[in-house]
Amino acid sequence: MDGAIIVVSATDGQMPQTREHLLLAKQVGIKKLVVFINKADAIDDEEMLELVDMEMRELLSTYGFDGDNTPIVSGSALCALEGREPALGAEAIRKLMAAVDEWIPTPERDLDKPFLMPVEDIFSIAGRGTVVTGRVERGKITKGQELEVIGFGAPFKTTLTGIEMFHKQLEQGQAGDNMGALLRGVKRETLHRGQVLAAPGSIKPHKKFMASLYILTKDEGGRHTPFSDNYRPQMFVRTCDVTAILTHPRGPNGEDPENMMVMPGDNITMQCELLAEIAIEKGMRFTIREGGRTVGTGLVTELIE
Ligand SMILES: Nc1nc2c(ncn2[C@@H]2O[C@H](COP(=O)(O)OP(=O)(O)OP(=O)(O)O)[C@@H](O)[C@H]2O)c(=O)[nH]1
Repeated sequence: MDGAIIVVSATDGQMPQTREHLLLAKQVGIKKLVVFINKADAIDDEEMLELVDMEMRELLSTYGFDGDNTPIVSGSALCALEGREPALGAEAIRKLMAAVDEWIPTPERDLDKPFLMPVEDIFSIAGRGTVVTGRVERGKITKGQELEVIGFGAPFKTTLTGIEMFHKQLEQGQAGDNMGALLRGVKRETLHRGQVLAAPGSIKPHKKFMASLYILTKDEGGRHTPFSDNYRPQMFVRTCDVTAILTHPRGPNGEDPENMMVMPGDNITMQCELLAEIAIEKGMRFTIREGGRTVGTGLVTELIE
């Protein structure tokens, strides 16, 4: 992700998920954010806006963003949607987008690295074959080139027979593009959201690795209670969602670690074992979630299997 807009309500101000999102934004490498204070139509006291503005600047700084200079735009999404009160509605949204253009730098694309695209969605198109859609993470690809499909089962090769973007047929796709990739002779059933299409041999599937984790606090929207060894949350990485089993590293003779409890707010290194193999690299960042809430963020530090 290259940048983000964080939305807070003028009536409520920051919420636990505001902290959670700032933390996640930092964690996925976002450097600059723009703030939108929504529902400005629902308050009568201008001071409310100033208060939310001030609190947001403070919170941004707490999470390592530039709280003093981050653009904060207030307005009303509802007014914009319903075409009323243009100063709060449509004009505020234009101001917001202008702030995004100005403040968030145009991302540098990784064009020189081997091609990789996470699979978001899969379609069967009668008479043409199977198309997968996704956003190219890095590299370039030309129609006719060979690709490897990695994750959820044994990797296999196929040929890219077509590229489509915004209903146009193209010869080449590159990092940052959202594209549909037509794959030769691949059955829909063998494809799965969370797999990646990659230049053959450039990335391998893994299911066991060491990770450095940060466990969110209750105030960041995380767990209220500790968890113990063998904890099984869902791991989210790229477009993939897979169950992970988190265990503590054992001693040199396989002995149990002393303290099995992991508290909200802890930074800790644990072993992660996934129920399915997926494309993983050292240095990759991911999140872990449980019952619809983010409970932690992690970084792959070492591949094991
Ligand atoms: N008055 C007012 N209400 C708004 C505005 N924007 C959204 N709402 C209302 O706020 C409610 C929540 O909107 P959602 O689009 O569900 O927002 P959300 O961020 O998904 O909400 P959460 O589930 O709380 O995260 C709805 O009833 C909207 O109509 C606004 O600009 N002004």
